[in-house]
Amino acid sequence: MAAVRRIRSCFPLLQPRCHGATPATRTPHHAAAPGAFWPRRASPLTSRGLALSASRPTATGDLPGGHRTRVSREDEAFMEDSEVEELFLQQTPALGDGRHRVFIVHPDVKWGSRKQHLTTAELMMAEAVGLVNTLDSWTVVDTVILSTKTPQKKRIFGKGNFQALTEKIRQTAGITAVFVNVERLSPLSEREFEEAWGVKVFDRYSVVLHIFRCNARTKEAKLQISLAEIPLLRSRLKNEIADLDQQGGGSRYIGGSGETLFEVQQRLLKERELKLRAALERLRSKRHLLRSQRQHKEFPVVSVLGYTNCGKTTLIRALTGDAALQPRDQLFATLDVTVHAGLLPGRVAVLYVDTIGFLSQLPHQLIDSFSATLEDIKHSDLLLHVRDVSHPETVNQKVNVLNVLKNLRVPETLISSMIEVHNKIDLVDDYRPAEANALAISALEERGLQELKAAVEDRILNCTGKRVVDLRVDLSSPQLQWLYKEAAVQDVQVNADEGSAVVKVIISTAAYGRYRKLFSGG
Ligand SMILES: Nc1nc2c(ncn2[C@@H]2O[C@H](COP(=O)(O)OP(=O)(O)OP(=O)(O)O)[C@@H](O)[C@H]2O)c(=O)[nH]1
Ligand SMILES: [Mg+2]
Repeated sequence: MAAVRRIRSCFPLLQPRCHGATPATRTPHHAAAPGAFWPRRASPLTSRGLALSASRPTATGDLPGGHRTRVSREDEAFMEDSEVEELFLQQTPALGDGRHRVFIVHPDVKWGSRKQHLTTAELMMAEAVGLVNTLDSWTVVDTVILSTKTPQKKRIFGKGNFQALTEKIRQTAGITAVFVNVERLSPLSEREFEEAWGVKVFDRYSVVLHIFRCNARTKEAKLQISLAEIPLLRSRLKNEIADLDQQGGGSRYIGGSGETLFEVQQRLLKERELKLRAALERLRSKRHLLRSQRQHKEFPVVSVLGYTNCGKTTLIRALTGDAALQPRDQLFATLDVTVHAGLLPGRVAVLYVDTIGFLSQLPHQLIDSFSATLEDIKHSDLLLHVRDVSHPETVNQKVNVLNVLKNLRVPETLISSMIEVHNKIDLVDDYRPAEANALAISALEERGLQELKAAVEDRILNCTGKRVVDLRVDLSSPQLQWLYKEAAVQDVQVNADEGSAVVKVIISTAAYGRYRKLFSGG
């Protein structure tokens, strides 16, 4: 019984309920962590970085003709909202009561496949600090970079290093957690470290998941996070059972079920995982929003993507004037894919899709839990790749984003027509893009936006098969009215004497065909 009580206290599956992290207000991380992000190696696991998105798209915005789009949130219950909410709260991984004073250790791999080639240990540490500072109830107490020459072996640190590190951690007053800046710790290492250091131990996976957890708002985000937490729960289960085994309890059969406690918990986890996957699948099968919007209304879709905190949301707000968008100086502020309507100079209406930011070096389970929602990117007409050019790791961030897109198998035509947008130029003196085709802007100060809109329009016309034509219309016929309805009228030159006008329009090939059939007998 003691054994069962103990596992209940640590492991949530059999618990009736415990409280999850409450959404936090965050402090700016960028100032605290200059040079936050780093480049990644190109292994399939990490080079994908993170491109996560977490909810069904919703669309708001004003469109020509006074239409205001708002995509209905139709019933998506497979798991009831309340059930998802309860599971989300109940499943909170053991990150403590939400407050942490963190000691960060960065293992600096000197050689082997895990060596980081495009960055420095200091920048990688800066990103780790940035991640912790994103959580407003977490503070960094101290940091240490330790060289390690044994990356392939089970142990992350050599014996001497580990002893010195353990001494330092134990001597540092008031810490409640150690963040080992690796993608994922094995259950064994986690257990060994926690025993040696006497505090909670986190890896990148658990820290990033915690950030997501704090930012999750929608049902889909919560389901995806709950799914991504399953591997963490599995690791913890292994450690709990190892503890119990030491006391002679974990492998005993319980009740008359013929299952050990470990097996029961494993089964419950598997069942939960399947249920979460099924619920997510159901949500996703209903997610045809972008596609149907585009197909039915012919609004071109422009997906705005880039590394986390580069200014995607700020840019879309500036382009559309949608005040509902809330840019924030924090990592993963946007966890929900949203769609916002905007007008281009030629009065072409487009839908801008705000996406979750990318981050590299995250374990594949985390990416897999979320990446299906990025499928929408592939169905865009145009991609805008926003870069924070004031960031010291901007080049590596670009490499990372391109790797993500490659791994997502985004069509080559979309990649080649992608516009690279160099943002935050207000923070760089006399900024000039090194890339010939890049556009320099400041989303915050609304600089360079007209050029950007013109470039977007240009590409959209190209890729959607629209054309700009001058048409002579008879003002006594419904031609002009028809054009206003079916095309984007840019200019009208009236010839009152002749009762006609020359109208400049942007028109799709299909609409042009209909026009000719209706009015030119063609
Ligand atoms: N100085 C400056 N700051 C900017 C600019 N654009 C965005 N920011 C700031 O950068 C921070 C992040 O902006 P967001 O628009 O939330 O960035 P994001 O890419 O949507 O971030 P995530 O959703 O977290 O991936 C905010 O504090 C913005 O005010 C810019 O042009 N200049
Ligand atoms: Mg955002």
